[in-house]
Amino acid sequence: MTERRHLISIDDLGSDDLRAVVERGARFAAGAADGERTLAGLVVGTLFRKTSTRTRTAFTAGALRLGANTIAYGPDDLQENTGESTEDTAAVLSSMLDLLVARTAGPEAELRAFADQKRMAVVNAMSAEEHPTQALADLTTLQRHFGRVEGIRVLYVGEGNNTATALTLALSRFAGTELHLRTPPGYGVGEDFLRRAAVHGARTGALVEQRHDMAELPEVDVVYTTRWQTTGTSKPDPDWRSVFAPFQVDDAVMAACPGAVFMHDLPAHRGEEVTAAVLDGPLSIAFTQAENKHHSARAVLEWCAGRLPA
Ligand SMILES: NC(=O)NCCC[C@H](N)C(=O)O
Repeated sequence: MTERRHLISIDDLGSDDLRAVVERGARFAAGAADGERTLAGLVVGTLFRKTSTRTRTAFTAGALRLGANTIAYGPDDLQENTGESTEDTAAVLSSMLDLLVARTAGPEAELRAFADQKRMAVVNAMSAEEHPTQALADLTTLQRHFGRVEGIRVLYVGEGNNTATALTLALSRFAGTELHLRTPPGYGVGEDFLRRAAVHGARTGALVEQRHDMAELPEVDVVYTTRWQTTGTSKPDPDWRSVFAPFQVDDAVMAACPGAVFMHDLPAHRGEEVTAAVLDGPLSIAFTQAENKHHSARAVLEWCAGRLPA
């Protein structure tokens, strides 16, 4: 039996695997692997407890295009809702499915419980801690746009959410990259992720730094932002909007970063984290980035299934 591989965190990918998944995603994007049915005969379950447009569609369409069949579970479908344990659910699903793509948007521990077996691969389609498949699509976007990931400099503006943590772990694995996090005070990327990125950076020469203001913006290739309301979270501070307001990406931020393109994990809220002029303007590659989720998802599914072509 083929051993399946789980993708719960970017750190689950070895360096060669990470590079291979990014390059395969870029090949799909270029149309160079169209028609390949590498997942023929497999069944992929998708469990989305929270809303999803891009990730759900990318993985479902990706699985179908590669020849797999899919089963979709919504937030109310599994007997976990009536009290069945995650362990029992995992034991049953893993005896029938080859892969499970799951957006719990809750603590990663639940995904790890699903992944406590080797028959069914588990893909983290966004947990509270990390959004690894977003970061892989982002790396594929950099690879497509710049022809490389190495040496790319990113200014990330906004909440240090699951998208930011995954990007932090992912970029720091590539030589000479820079990630400048500008997060509102109280909403930063946690120390644990910064420490893990620093360990990668000591080996790759990547730089990750975080500040909580918008002064002295660095020279970068990409300005990246994310929505202000992270899935499944609420902000206890009633005045949080005034804390976030200085972190809006507008024409002035883009002008302070000459030559940079604009990226966004979407969904976007024009007038909050980004102005319409930037999101819909000539420097934005946000919708190509969204399309890349489909290309990258196919590479992720292949890697998890042990079917990524050599
Ligand atoms: N690209 C996406 O997966 N977008 C949906 C989630 C965005 C954001 N990281 C969130 O947690 O709400």
